[in-house]
Amino acid sequence: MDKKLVRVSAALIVKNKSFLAALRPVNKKLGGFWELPGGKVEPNEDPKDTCIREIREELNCNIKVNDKITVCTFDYPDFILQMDVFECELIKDNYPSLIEHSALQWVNAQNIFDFKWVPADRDFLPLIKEKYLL
Ligand SMILES: Nc1nc2c([nH]c(=O)n2[C@@H]2O[C@H](COP(=O)(O)OP(=O)(O)OP(=O)(O)O)[C@@H](O)[C@H]2O)c(=O)[nH]1
Repeated sequence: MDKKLVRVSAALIVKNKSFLAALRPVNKKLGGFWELPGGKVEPNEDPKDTCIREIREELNCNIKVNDKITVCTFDYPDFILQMDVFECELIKDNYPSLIEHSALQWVNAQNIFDFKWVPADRDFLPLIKEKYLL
């Protein structure tokens, strides 16, 4: 049987040559791995709106969504991920809160490869480092 295609939108929230990473809780799939905040695109939803909605739900803050950085496709054992990654910025006076994740961390060029990233994200981190952190 064909694997299910799961469409996800992820937010690269950039500030001062760093971006925000979130730690998946241990009780979830890929628990203990770091990811970009975001989540599944709902039927008929614009992927940019998914980012805005998910960041409100997960971090209780408002973002502006800018350009799409990349589309990441990854073959997980139980599904195929297709994830749009958008460059985003925090709207003035918005600060991320820890709601659904176990930790949040600003990532920079020095520490980016110290994190245990979810497998799909490892493919595009060098691009992000080059374009946003240097
Ligand atoms: N948000 C996010 N999800 C990612 C990234 N990389 C990656 O492989 N994923 C995968 O894409 C899916 C995102 O959907 P989700 O955030 O609604 O998933 P979840 O497991 O937290 O929620 P669920 O319990 O409702 O399935 C997860 O399977 C997650 O592992 C990433 O950088 N950000």
